[in-house]
Amino acid sequence: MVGKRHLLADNITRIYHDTDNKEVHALAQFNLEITRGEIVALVGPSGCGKSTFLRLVAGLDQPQGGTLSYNGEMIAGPHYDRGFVFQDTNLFPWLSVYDNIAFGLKARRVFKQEQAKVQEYIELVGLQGFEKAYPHQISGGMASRTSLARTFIQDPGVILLDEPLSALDAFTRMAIQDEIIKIWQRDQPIIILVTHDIEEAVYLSDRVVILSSRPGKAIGEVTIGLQHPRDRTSSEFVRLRREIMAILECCNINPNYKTIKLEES
Ligand SMILES: Nc1ncnc2c1ncn2[C@@H]1O[C@H](COP(=O)(O)OP(=O)(O)OP(=O)(O)O)[C@@H](O)[C@H]1O
Repeated sequence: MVGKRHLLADNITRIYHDTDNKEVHALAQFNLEITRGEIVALVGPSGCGKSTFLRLVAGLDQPQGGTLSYNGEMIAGPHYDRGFVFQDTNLFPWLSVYDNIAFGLKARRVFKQEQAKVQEYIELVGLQGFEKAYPHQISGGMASRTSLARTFIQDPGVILLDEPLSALDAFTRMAIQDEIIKIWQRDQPIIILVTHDIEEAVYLSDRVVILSSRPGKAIGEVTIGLQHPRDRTSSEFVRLRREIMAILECCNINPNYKTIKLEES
C-alpha cells in the first residue's frame, strides 16, 4: 500500500427514508479528494451527513449516486485497510486491553509474525501496565486509547475517526490528540476526522472541510498550514479557528456550535 493512498469521492449522493418513508437527503453532490498522509476534518451541523460519509468510505453503506474510490478501485465493502474508530469505543468486554489491540492481527492470522507490534502500540498510546485489564476496569481515556491502538496497529491506509474523543474531558482529549499525531506521523495514513470541536479540527488536521446543513455539501475549506506540534494559543491558530467559525456563521449554521461561540466571546 505504501505510496499509493488516494481517496476520491466524486459527486456522492446518499438518500435515506425516514419512518414515514419520506426521503432524507443526507449527502448531495459531495466531492472530496484526499492523498496519502493527509488529515482532513469534516465539520458541519448535526445531521449534515458527516457520519454517513465515513460509513460510505468504510464500505458499510453504498452511495446512490456518484463514485467513491480508494486507490482507483470502487469501494464495495469493508476492508481492514480502512479502519473505523467510533465515539463509543466498541471494545470487546470479554477481552483484555492486550487482546483487544491484538484482535485484528489474530483475525487476519498475522499475529505470530507481528506480535511485537502489540506491545509497541500499547507503549505508543501509554497503556503499559494495563495490558491485562478488561474494558470495565479502565477509564474512558484508556478505552479510547485502546480503541485507537486496535485500529492503528492494522496499519490501514485510511482511518475514519467519528468523534472519537468527544466523550472525554478536555485534558485527556488533548493528550490523546498528541498521541494520534505521534502515530499518524509514523504510519502516514489518510485520516478523516468528524468532529464538532473546531479547536480539535485545527489542532489535528491539514484541511478542514465545512459542510452545509442537510443535504451535506462542502461549502468551504480551510487549509491549516501549521507544523506539529501546534500551539493552540498562537495568533495563527486562533485566526484559523475564527475563519472556520466565520464560514459557519456566514452560512447560518451556528446553532450547533453555541458552546464554541461562547468560548470565543
Ligand atoms: N439508516 C438511516 N436511515 C434513515 N435516516 C438516516 C440513516 N442514517 C442517517 N440518517 C439520516 O441522515 C442524516 C445524516 O445523518 P449523519 O449521521 O450522517 O449526520 P451527521 O452529520 O454525522 O450528524 P451528527 O453530527 O449529529 O452526528 C440525518 O438526518 C439522519 O437522521
